[in-house]
Amino acid sequence: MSGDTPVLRVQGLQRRFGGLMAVSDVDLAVPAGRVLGVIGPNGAGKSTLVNLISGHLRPTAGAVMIGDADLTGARPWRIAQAGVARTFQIVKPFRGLTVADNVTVAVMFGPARIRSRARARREAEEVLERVGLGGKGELPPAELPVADARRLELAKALALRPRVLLLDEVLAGLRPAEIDPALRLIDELRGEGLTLLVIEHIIQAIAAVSDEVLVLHHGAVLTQGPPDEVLGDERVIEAYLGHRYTRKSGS
Ligand SMILES: Nc1ncnc2c1ncn2[C@@H]1O[C@H](COP(=O)(O)OP(=O)(O)OP(=O)(O)O)[C@@H](O)[C@H]1O
Repeated sequence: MSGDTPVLRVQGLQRRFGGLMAVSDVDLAVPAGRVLGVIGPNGAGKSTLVNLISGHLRPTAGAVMIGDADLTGARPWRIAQAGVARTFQIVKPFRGLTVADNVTVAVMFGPARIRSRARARREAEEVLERVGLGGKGELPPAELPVADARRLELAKALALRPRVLLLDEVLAGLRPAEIDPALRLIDELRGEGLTLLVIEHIIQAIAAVSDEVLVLHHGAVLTQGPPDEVLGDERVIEAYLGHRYTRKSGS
């Protein structure tokens, strides 16, 4: 991905939990309108990496840059103000609000600061339609099945009108037929110039949407490069895939 100025840049990023190095000396750079897929076995440090970028965890060492701004160790709201939005693996809607109100609040109090409730509501409805939750705005989030709860997470993140979007397993729980529209949406967002970091266990999905794939293993970068190259790498197969990945067989 070299050649373009990165919108998201991480240098020497490290996070220790007691004696455990959860993220160790990670470097990455994602230019505008590109998708970096992040894969790795359970416990490899993927969510910790996202938490460090979004400010939900402070790094032990290293730097997080958004454009020209050094946001290392900044609070989550400041990082959101800089245009970074994220989803959480464990969904966190406001339980007392409807689905549409959850997204409206994000529009009104996010960096866009749209103060007109009516306008914010319209924008929320557009976002809900976009993620496949059209017509479900009046439901309480607790009534949503898992896949829809993840769509709501994505809607709340998009409502912040981010320039960097961090997706932590948004495809988990989707049925096979629901995965393609979700991938198309990621591709659309990419086409609109959004910079994305996508954590995903579904290898076909990662291969389909990513410009580059980064493999984390025991907190460190095992390898990084174009999807076909990375997914065919013997070390990745051994550490993570357990078998040879081929697009054709979909294995
Ligand atoms: N707050 C914490 N305190 C202590 N250890 C933690 C904390 N958060 C994560 N860890 C540990 O750090 C390591 C990396 O965890 P992380 O959740 O980032 O992995 P992951 O790659 O996202 O895994 P998964 O695919 O299962 O979500 C794990 O060993 C985990 O137990």
